[in-house]
Amino acid sequence: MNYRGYAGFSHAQKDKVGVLITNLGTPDAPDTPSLRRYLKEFLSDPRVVEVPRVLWWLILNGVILRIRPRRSAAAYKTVWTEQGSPLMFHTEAQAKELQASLAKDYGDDVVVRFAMRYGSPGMASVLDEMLSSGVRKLVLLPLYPQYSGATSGSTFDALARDFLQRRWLPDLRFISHYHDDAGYIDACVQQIKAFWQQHGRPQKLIFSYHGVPKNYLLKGDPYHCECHKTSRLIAEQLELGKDDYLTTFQSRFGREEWLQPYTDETLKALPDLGVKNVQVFCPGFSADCLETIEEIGEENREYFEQAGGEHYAYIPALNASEPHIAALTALVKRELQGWAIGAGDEEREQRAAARERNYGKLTNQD
Ligand SMILES: C=CC1=C(C)c2cc3[nH]c(cc4nc(cc5[nH]c(cc1n2)c(C)c5CCC(=O)O)C(CCC(=O)O)=C4C)c(C)c3C=C
Ligand SMILES: [Fe+2]
Ligand SMILES: [Fe+2]
Repeated sequence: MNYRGYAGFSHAQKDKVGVLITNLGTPDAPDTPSLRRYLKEFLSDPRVVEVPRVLWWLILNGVILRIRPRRSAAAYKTVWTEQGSPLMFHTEAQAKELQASLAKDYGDDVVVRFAMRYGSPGMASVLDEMLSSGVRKLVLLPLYPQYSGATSGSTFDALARDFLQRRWLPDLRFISHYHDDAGYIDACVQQIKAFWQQHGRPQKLIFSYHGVPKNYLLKGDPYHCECHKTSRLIAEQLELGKDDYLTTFQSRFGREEWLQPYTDETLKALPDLGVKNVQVFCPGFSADCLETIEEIGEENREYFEQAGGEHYAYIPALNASEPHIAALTALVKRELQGWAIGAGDEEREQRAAARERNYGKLTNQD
């Protein structure tokens, strides 16, 4: 086995702490070939679709990848901007702001990078750049507040797969979830309150999360419970009563049952129950993307209005807002505790020079 090392390593290289934030990934362009590539990688992940491999290969290649790329490309075109995919530019901004925020305490001892689980920039190439430039301690922070095997679990898989081929592994911390973190809850609360100041309060606030097959819950995935806990904690801070909010699940895929209640069915039913004024917030999406801008902002608005709803609003995701970056900064700083950062730089430089001078000699190395 040829394990990969770091070419050009020098003892004088300064040890760094790396923070790798990740999100799901997005196509390179809103066109059919890019969507086919992206969906093929994403939907081939057994963590995402738990169907026996041979059967799934046939369905994916024989049916889904023939139909869905064109349909999804049309949807992506409606959200694409001059800066590209929203998921990409928000994640990039989050990395930049988190870097600036951590630099206040750690200077250039801590480097922040972002990668995507599927598509580019891929985790392997970003990890390579980080580790080659001296990152010896790594914090992996997938930007999924609620843990699911399909998302956070799969992100860890990608890291582990990369590490299997490496010679020199860094110390590692993995932030697998932060659904009940006080800073994250506070960022959600601030986002909602700021929206209310401009637009007023709704009759009902809907917390809509990306769904997963119900079977994942039955097999022990904590995602469903974590979503409900996030909703409850936000609602408590906003002093909402039991009837003032709902937790629903969106973005169903395929024919099997997913977590219920479904967001679209709920929005179609609410006007008949006398609820004509709703706002939707998506706590599980750390950045706006196709699923929030198009599905919640457009498609579900139509369902609600066609069913007799009168006021519908989507409250934007946390994106690179100041409270969100403050929450992520606090999360990372908590993980960094116990790691000596930037300690003994001068001494290290002197010893490093001596070590390289004395390599192989009959003398103790220090
Ligand atoms: C097929 C099964 C899918 C599972 C399970 C799933 C879980 C899941 N996804 C997110 C977050 C995002 N998903 C996004 C897009 C998206 N998701 C699926 C399918 C599953 N997701 C598809 C096929 C797509 C692509 C779009 C489409 O063709 O409809 C996105 C948006 C990406 C973007 O580029 O904007 C996000 C974010 C979570 C959090 C989750 C489970 C908890
Ligand atoms: Fe998804
Ligand atoms: Fe539950």
